Amino acid sequence: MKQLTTFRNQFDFQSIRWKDMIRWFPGHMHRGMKDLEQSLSTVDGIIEVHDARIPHSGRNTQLYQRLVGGHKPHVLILNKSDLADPNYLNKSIEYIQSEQPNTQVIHTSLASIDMKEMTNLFGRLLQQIVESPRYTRSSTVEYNIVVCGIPNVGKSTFINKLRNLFANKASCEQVGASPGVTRKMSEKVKISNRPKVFVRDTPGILEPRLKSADESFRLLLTNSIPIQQRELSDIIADYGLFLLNKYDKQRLYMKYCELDKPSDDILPVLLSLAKIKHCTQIYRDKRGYDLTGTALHFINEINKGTFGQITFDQDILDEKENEKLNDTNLFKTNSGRIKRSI
Ligand SMILES: Nc1nc2c(ncn2[C@@H]2O[C@H](COP(=O)(O)OP(=O)(O)OP(=O)(O)O)[C@@H](O)[C@H]2O)c(=O)[nH]1
Repeated sequence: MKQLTTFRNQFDFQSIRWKDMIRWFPGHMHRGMKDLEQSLSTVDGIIEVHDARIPHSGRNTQLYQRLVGGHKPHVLILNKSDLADPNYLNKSIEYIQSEQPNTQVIHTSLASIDMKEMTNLFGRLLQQIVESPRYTRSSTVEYNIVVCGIPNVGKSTFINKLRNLFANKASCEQVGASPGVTRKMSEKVKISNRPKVFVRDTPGILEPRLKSADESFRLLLTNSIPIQQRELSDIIADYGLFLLNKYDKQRLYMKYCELDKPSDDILPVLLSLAKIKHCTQIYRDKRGYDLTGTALHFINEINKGTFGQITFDQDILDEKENEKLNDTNLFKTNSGRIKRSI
């Protein structure tokens, strides 16, 4: 008889004290937020970069409320679209614009963007900023843009692409696979002459308090919060497996980990992977499999897209879409015509 595999509907956060485990709001973030606020009077536009796989999780609402406040032109780049589910890219834009109607949202993959696409992208961003009223800064002829967002979403990559494109300069912002590479607000960098446009990079800033366990784990999984305690890595890998089973119907991880059936338990997955990768360590004079290292490897592969393009916030986007459908309160009459209920 064919064995059925049942999958978890919910991840069990109860057995882990995730709030104690994940506290990450280093001093440079607090300082970064202050610097940003202080520079606001000279800023003409805010470009926020976020990870397209988590259009809801980790969006720093303080950034929006305290910086944009409905007055400054605000463009949101949903980056790393190469890793997100293509079916959810437009849904993500709709979701964000329903919450922040004045924000222009664009999705892209800055890692693989070509010169032409980058020129188009920058043209669209600039148009939004140039066409907006400048109030106190109407007399100046230069435009100052700040690039902000949470850690590891591609802010420095964006600025480097701009510099390469317009100023013909080599990359200057440090890009890194781990979060928190940029520690302070950069000096302004001229990227275009006509009109004169300057950009400034900022450190990744998270909200001081994370809203839920799911949100925190999605930030850990996408590398926006560093995994400071290695012991946490198998739980995060397990959370990744939970999402892969939920959202990747092809179960691509099975092939990579050489499993003959999907698993809802991370242990057999890690054991198989450790064997394939010869990931071992010596513990109390005995050599055994290094499951912590293997868990980090598994998380890394998720972030390389090895297990497919996955949007981790699908549940939130679907819920919002259902709410919208219910709100319209439509029903069909016998004749098949749609009427609005009273
Ligand atoms: N797959 C993929 N990776 C990307 C993309 N854009 C940037 N990255 C990678 O994401 C990582 C973080 O990029 P950064 O530009 O350093 O991100 P940041 O937001 O400046 O990071 P902080 O300095 O931590 O705030 C790097 O490893 C980049 O190569 C993308 O479109 N797709």
